[in-house]
Amino acid sequence: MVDPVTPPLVARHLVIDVPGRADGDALNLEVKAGQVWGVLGPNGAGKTTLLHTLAGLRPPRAGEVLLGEAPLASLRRREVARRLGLVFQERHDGFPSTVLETALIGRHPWLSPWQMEDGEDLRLAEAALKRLDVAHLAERLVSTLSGGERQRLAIATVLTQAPAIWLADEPTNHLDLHHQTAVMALLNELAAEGRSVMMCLHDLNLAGRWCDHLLLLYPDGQACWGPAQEMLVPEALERLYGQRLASAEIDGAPVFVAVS
Ligand SMILES: Nc1ncnc2c1ncn2[C@@H]1O[C@H](COP(=O)(O)OP(=O)(O)OP(=O)(O)O)[C@@H](O)[C@H]1O
Repeated sequence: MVDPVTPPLVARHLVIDVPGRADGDALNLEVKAGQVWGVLGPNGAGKTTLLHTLAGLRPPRAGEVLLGEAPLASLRRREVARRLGLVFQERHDGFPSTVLETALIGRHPWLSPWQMEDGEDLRLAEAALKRLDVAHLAERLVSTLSGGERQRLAIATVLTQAPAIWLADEPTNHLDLHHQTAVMALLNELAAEGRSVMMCLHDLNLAGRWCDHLLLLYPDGQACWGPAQEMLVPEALERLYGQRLASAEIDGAPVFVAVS
């Protein structure tokens, strides 16, 4: 069921600030409840910069980001964190902490400054760890996890945060095929429940199978966006990546293979 009260994430005349690059096309789009957006583009095109700008972590060069009618810049950080979650591409260990303690950080936007997590917070964190198949690692130090286990913990932490809007920077990084599929299924399920998702992807085949909208970011700042089936045009993708592609349809979804 799509929850009609989840406000859209709106980019209005938005120009992201990629150092040394001309402005390119301003983005005018809405990521609505129930939608799953993929952001595609070659290395350095600005995908991470876009996600960080949409999350309010870096200012745009021009234009604005809104949550529904409210400019992101007018909202308090805690309010933003209750409504919007970001799965980062890069993670650095701070204090030594366990997997469960890390997942519980997702509850912080919901607690007052000196309030401790309670049983409900713990229940949410444990359910998220279980959903991401890392519950058996709950007492392990994060520093001992494999790359894929860390990635699943990062997603479990945002699941514990329970935002209506998910921004995910290459959420399938480090994941084996089974866990890639499980994570994409989870993000689709969250959208079907009324949340919205935007994720950066390098895998065209995941984009073709799991995203209903796509944003193509070109290295010169040009951009186009729309329903996935309109964006997954081989010629446009070949221009995007500077790479020849062969394509086919398998199991009802488009599949692309790079060819020399
Ligand atoms: N602080 C900075 N100073 C200078 N250049 C920067 C800075 N931050 C980002 N850039 C540059 O901005 C461009 C866009 O970076 P961004 O990380 O958004 O790209 P991306 O599309 O996510 O790339 P990738 O696919 O490699 O993850 C890159 O060329 C990057 O080197």
